[in-house]
Amino acid sequence: MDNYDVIFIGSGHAAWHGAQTLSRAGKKVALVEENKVAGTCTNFGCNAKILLDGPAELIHHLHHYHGIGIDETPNIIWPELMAYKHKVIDPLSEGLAHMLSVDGIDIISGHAKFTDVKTLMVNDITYQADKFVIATGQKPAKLPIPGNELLHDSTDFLELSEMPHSIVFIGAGYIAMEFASIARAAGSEVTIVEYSDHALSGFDSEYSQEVVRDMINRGIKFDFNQRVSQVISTENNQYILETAQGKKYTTEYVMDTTGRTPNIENLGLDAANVEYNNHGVVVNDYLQTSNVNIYASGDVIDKLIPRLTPTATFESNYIARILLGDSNPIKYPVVPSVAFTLPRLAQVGVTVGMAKNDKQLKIYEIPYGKLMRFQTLNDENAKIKIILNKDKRLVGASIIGDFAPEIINDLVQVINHQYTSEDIQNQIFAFPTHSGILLPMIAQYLA
Ligand SMILES: Cc1cc2nc3c(=O)[nH]c(=O)nc-3n(C[C@H](O)[C@H](O)[C@H](O)COP(=O)(O)OP(=O)(O)OC[C@H]3O[C@@H](n4cnc5c(N)ncnc54)[C@H](O)[C@@H]3O)c2cc1C
Ligand SMILES: NC(=O)c1ccc[n+]([C@@H]2O[C@H](COP(=O)([O-])OP(=O)(O)OC[C@H]3O[C@@H](n4cnc5c(N)ncnc54)[C@H](O)[C@@H]3O)[C@@H](O)[C@H]2O)c1
Repeated sequence: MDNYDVIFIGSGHAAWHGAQTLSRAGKKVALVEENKVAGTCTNFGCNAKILLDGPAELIHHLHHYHGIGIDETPNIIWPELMAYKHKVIDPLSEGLAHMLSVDGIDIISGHAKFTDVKTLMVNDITYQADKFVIATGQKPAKLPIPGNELLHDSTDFLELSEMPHSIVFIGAGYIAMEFASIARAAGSEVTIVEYSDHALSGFDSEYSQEVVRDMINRGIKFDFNQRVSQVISTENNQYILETAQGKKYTTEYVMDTTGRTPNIENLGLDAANVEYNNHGVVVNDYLQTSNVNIYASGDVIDKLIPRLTPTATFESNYIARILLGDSNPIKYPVVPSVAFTLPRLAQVGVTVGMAKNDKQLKIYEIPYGKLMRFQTLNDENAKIKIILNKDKRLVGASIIGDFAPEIINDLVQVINHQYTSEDIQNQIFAFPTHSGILLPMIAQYLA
């Protein structure tokens, strides 16, 4: 039986950052991975998605210049783009595995399962460790409806060798809204069927409605308040979706984008005395489970903060510090969220919805796209809502606009360091740039 100081189950961002720190500090560390090393974000999520989104984003920018300098927009050649995706993304897993082995970390391939409170079994071999970290992430949810075996998930989409002529997305969350934008730009007829009355529920409702309007203008169809009840296949390789409300859609491809569920099945959590529920593994303020020697990190945790790559990385780094002797409970800074739709949505800190119910907080809107058309690639509808507390410090922001993902990171700093107007005015920013213009504008509202 092999013995380690720490074994991580999973090899995504929730695992490998902490594993590296621990190994470099002299600990004997292993990662167990049943799929590709590096996890969802690298292989089947963020990286592949943003690569495939690149040409769609470019075409979106070009559209702003139709009739004022640009005549035709180019077409996406999907098979070429997919070949490029494979060239760039496929080697990343092996690259990370190599980097980890250079650091002295053992990678154990196979499905890990606890057999008791201190033993893990992988491929019939048992391993023990002083501490374990469960970092098994999530997997796509499967709608419990007849015909669900015909539905595709985000991993399938990111492997599509040809773009289907038509796609129906079930759900209007992150994945549907981002992938629908890509699919439409690549020429597919896209419909989004959602059972609530709105898209992207975590974001400012006014701004997410604007994104929906923009997507409708680009030819994407939306149907809200529809619960898909079954999917059947036809003889000519088409699919028919039916909703409980009586609507029918015929399409070439169907995506189930109704959320993700934690990978907690067949992990032996009961044998290990680890408490869990439908939302994931239960942890305390030290990311420790009900078994004091077992921690959990990343998407698999039952948590309220967003399940994102940066939060998984933060938790992994935190656990490494704890295992090296730190004794402080985890303290999350504000977490930015971005929907890579076209246009983009971003938000950080207190939301507009929360601010509307708190008399101490004030919301100001700056239509910066109109004020700086020379700089925003003519994205004239770009806007920001800033939320200030009673001391006139920034506590939250929501942005709609093509450059929202970059701008939001600057605002993370303004919030975390509680910048005053003077703190911003005492700095020199490059010009003409988004932050260089927007930060001084925001400074005018601060104390
Ligand atoms: C399509 C898509 C797009 C996304 N885009 C973004 C984005 O733009 N920005 C962002 O911040 N986040 C994004 N996310 C979310 C992000 O990918 C996750 O938050 C992040 O990957 C979580 O990391 P993790 O290490 O907790 O889990 P994962 O990366 O899922 O890693 C868990 C690993 O554990 C392995 N595993 C599971 N069970 C076992 C077992 N029993 N034994 C051995 N191995 C096991 C899995 O194979 C997997 O490799 C996206 C997600 C998806 C699906
Ligand atoms: N940019 C990013 O950071 C990013 C991108 C992609 C994914 N992610 C991560 O992946 C997670 C999963 O993304 P997702 O888009 O699958 O889930 P989601 O939770 O964002 O959205 C799911 C949507 O499906 C709808 N829905 C649920 N059941 C339905 C039904 N029966 N019929 C019709 N609609 C239904 C929900 O109302 C919701 O709007 C996200 O929560 C996030 O953590 C993040």
